[in-house]
Amino acid sequence: MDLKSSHSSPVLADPAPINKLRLGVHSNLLPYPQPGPSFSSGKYMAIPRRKPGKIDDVYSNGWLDAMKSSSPPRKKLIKDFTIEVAADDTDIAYSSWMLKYPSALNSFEKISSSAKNKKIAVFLDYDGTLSPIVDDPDHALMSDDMRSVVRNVAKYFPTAIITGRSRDKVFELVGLTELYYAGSHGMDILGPASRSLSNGHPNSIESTPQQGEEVNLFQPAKEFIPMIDEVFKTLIENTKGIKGVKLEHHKFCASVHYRNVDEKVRNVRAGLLLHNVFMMF
Ligand SMILES: O=P(O)(O)OC[C@H]1O[C@H](O[C@H]2O[C@H](CO)[C@@H](O)[C@H](O)[C@H]2O)[C@H](O)[C@@H](O)[C@@H]1O
Repeated sequence: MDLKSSHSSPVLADPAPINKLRLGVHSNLLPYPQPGPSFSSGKYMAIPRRKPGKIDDVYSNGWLDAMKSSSPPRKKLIKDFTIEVAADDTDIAYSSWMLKYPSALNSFEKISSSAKNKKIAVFLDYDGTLSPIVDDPDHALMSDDMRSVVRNVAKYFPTAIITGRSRDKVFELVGLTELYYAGSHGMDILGPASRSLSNGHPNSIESTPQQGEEVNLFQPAKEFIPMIDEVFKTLIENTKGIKGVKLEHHKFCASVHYRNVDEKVRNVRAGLLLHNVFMMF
């Protein structure tokens, strides 16, 4: 493949160090008021809530299976002794997972030949792609080697990180100013001022010279922030007492971590919890 580093990729134009002001932290996203409609926090409360479901629904609608299959199997450790056990089982499980989700690296030729003469943009996930999967999401760190690979890729192609994490958190972890960052599964996108992300969507902010900020922020689901806050409170209430559960509020979405919950408890409670919270909102 012919690589030219002089691509006109829409990289962030502002060489200034990224800080909280630029990247945005919750309501203090920018130093000026955000355009677009504002929504009273009471508005979404008027939506009638549906009744919580039954455990059978969780199994019949396949949510539990979907949650399981979207996570690669992890190695089990006996924590007290820090000994790896069931390594064979883990390897077998991993191989069969790989059969279902084959690596793109094994099809590199095919991919590169079909990309010929096409504009290429690179979209990268963070967890499990740029960083290893670990038990504590706060410890999912990217290596310096990986960081320099991503920095290099961004010299050739417009490169974005799209993640379920919050945008500010993933920037904190990656720290490269030359990328696009799409947090909350794409509901919170930071891009360069030079390129419109939104086609004039009312929930987008594009800087002007007067405002002096070279950012382009697209938050198409801004009106749901109060609802997500409410969902998060409900999750806190509903997970109280489940040992090992960890919650993360990403502004436009929330995560319930059940990785460290005892498997038996998880099978019964995790699916039901999600089902109930979904049904309420
Ligand atoms: O879209 P992604 O970037 O893949 O984000 C999905 C979730 O990633 C993080 O959780 C995952 O990684 C953790 C750290 O390795 C691991 O402990 C957890 O079990 C994984 O689900 C992140 O913490 C979540 O908020 C994201 O939803």
